[in-house]
Amino acid sequence: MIRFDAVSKAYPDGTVAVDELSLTAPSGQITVLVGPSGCGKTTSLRMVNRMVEPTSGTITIDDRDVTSVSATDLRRGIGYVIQHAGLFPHRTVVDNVATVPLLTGTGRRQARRRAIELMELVGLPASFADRYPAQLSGGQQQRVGVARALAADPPVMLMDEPFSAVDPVVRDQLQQEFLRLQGELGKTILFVTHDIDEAITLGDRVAVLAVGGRLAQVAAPADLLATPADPFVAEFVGRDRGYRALGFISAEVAVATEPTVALGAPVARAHDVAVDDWVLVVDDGQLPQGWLHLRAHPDGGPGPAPGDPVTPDLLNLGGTLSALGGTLREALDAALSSPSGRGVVVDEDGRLIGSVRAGTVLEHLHAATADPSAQVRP
Ligand SMILES: Nc1ncnc2c1ncn2[C@@H]1O[C@H](COP(=O)(O)OP(=O)(O)OP(=O)(O)O)[C@@H](O)[C@H]1O
Repeated sequence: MIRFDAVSKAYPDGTVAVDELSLTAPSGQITVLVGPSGCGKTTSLRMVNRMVEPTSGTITIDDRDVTSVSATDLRRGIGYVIQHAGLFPHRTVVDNVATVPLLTGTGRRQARRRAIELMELVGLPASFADRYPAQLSGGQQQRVGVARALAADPPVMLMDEPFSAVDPVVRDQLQQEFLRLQGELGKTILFVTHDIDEAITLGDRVAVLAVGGRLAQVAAPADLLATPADPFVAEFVGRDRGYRALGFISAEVAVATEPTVALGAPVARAHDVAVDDWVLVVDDGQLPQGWLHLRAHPDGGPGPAPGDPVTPDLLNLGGTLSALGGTLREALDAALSSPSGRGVVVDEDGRLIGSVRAGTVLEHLHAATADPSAQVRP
């Protein structure tokens, strides 16, 4: 557990970057520090590994004051990941990952073997080992940065905007893989971001800081969305917080049976089962392929003749898929993005279970919000 006890930092020019911060980051969890630019997030993080010394207050890791050990020893037990990964440009990927083990006397062969295992753990092929950082994409460099921070197997990780420099799609991937990794490793993580969506996706707990280094609120993401402590937090979490809170409510919505036709079947068969002229098309394995409309071609022309087979070019792109046991937000999004208005619900292998309409989700919502036990992690 990392604990800040009335920690303040005033820089020599008088700037108060952090003001009487008291906060705990529980062991094995991700605690996110989020807030607008200049609110003291990075300063707070760097006081943990003593890259910045507090003006007053104490920081402990597992009840040990960070100032009671030398900065070098302290940092051996703390992984540190920063934006743009901060890799050594003239060292290969594998040497970057093995930096700390090599410094602490691990033999070269063993350090290299472990580094390659870590690369695989963060989703990098071993064939990248002898490349240089400049030969990797931004997202791949970030993975190297995470692997490097994990190399000394530190119980604590400090992460400062590690995914900010990559595009939104890669960022989403990195976030999901990071959550999977944390599910396996259970590190104590303090994570800095200015992006409230990232904070809500990743945090077990989210601490919102206001400019001047004041802690405005610390809460679980669902509580932050549901009950912001003051107008600043409400404004910061954003306008659609009510909608985003649906991402924390499990969708135990009744799933309706959805009639289907198989790819290759005659269109006439679709006429027998269509609801509002729409039929869901699946492949042999019951994986949804798209929606067939009986009276209109996706290009705008007339619908298919009954004797034609159902072919991929006749299909409208499906909406998002909702996984069984997922959240109300996913279920509602599936319904709203589906051309038929019926959101497709699938099992963990992506096979069709049935469908759900937006109206059903909203009816369910009232009951679910009245029952706090329905709240889940995304
Ligand atoms: N070395 C320094 N000397 C003087 N002021 C500093 C120094 N480092 C940071 N500051 C100031 O302290 C405040 C907090 O800075 P910090 O970098 O911790 O904020 P941040 O929340 O991480 O910001 P950002 O999201 O923009 O990175 C800012 O007003 C900043 O200008």
